Amino acid sequence: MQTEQDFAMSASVAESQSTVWPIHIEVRVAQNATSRFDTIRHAVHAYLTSSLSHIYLPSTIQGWEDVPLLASSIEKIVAAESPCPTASLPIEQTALQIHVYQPTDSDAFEELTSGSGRGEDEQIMAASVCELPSMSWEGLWESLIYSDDIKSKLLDYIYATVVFSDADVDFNVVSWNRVVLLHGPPGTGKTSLCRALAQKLSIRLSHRYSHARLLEINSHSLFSRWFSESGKLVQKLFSSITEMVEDEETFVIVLIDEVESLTAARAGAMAGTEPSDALRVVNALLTQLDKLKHRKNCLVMSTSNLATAIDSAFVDRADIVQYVDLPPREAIYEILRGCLIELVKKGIISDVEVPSLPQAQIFERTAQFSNLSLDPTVPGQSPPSASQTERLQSRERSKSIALRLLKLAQKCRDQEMSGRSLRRLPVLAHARYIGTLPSALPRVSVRPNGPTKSSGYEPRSAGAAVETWLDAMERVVESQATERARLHQ
Ligand SMILES: Nc1ncnc2c1ncn2[C@@H]1O[C@H](COP(=O)(O)OP(=O)(O)OP(=O)(O)O)[C@@H](O)[C@H]1O
Repeated sequence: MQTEQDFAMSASVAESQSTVWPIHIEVRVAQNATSRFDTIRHAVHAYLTSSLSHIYLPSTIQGWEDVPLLASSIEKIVAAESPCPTASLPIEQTALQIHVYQPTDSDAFEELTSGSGRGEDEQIMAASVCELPSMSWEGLWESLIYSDDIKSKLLDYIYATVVFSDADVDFNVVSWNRVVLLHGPPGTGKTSLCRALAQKLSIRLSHRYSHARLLEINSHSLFSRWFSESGKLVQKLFSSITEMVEDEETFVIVLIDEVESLTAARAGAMAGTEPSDALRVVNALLTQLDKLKHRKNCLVMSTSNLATAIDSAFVDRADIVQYVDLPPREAIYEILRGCLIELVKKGIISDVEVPSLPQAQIFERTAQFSNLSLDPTVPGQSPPSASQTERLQSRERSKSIALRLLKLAQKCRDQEMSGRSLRRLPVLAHARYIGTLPSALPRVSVRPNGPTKSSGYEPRSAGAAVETWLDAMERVVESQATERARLHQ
């Protein structure tokens, strides 16, 4: 007999089978491509709907290289995250939203200067501006790993504001400020997340905004050495931003890093302990933010290591105040795995399969029960073939790599390492324990027309074994723990 639970489950399966899910497909066009974006979009749609039975989420789509138009124009096709609860979807249950973009090259940064008000010649570098999407921020979004769903939370917030703006919701009744504040310990990826989100938005909103720009404010430079001028500097900077936002075809993301340095002072000033210049800066900033909130094509993102020091009037303006924590063990595993894959790709570590996190977790769960023997000979049965033995050995090796990497991740977690500290471990491990091995000495590669000019390390034809790398990483983490303990003595 079917229980109520069975009915509920079959109803939800039936529902999920009939639902059509929006899937974002991001198509990166090559720098030298000449085809129109519309033509590429149609060709990608035709390819996906005719060649794929399912789409895996998220995934990099392969196989389009055989279609001449796509091969000549495209560098990468990615099926991005989706609200869909399953990891794969039949193609007929997808509503493909194809975003075609061509990133600008990495040097497309420009400086925004602001006069100090003390003569024509004194210009202060108040912000840097970057055209989006930019090659510099490619892959950044995917490389950032958090335990709670911070990334989709931020994307969903932007989509909600777009929906409300489109519906012309009365701002006097329902209002929002287009300000986001990310706070948390140093090196947890706050600035990177802002840049990655800016890049994502420039791709996802490209059908509405033909241009996008990321403007990074240099908070410290806004304090003029001329007493009382800082408030004016903020105003001047924001009038440049307003000019930029005037162009309704451009989406502008303003990033204020270390926002506490701009907004910390008001409470102190009120208490009579801070110079009034700081008070002017906070007031100028708040006034300018209030003006910007009416612009549909603007988003202000701010970061801080010291949220308690931020003026409460600023915090109150933030629609989202998000704490960004140190990475948990699972996120650390993914970060270290990403580092290892990169080193394998570049030939520093010899080719090896690095298990994904779910695979590693399965190995971990089964480790205590499994008695996988490398010699599975059962009396009375013929011995395993060479290929069976090879498969078993390779599985054993993957398991051992996964378990060691998980253990390493736990050690890093125990030491409360930030993402920044984690990303530098491989270079320290190499410098201390691998680079010194005789086989890792720099060498000059010889090509048919003589030695190349290269003076640095060349990727070794057979990189270090992954086990050597794991040894080195474990030793580095150990030595970091000792150093930290000394620091806190
Ligand atoms: N959760 C994470 N996942 C992946 N990489 C991370 C993570 N956190 C930090 N990183 C890496 O650490 C480095 C530093 O990140 P970032 O400068 O964005 O941190 P931050 O929080 O802004 O630091 P600070 O507060 O000191 O300015 C970057 O290379 C980033 O990729």
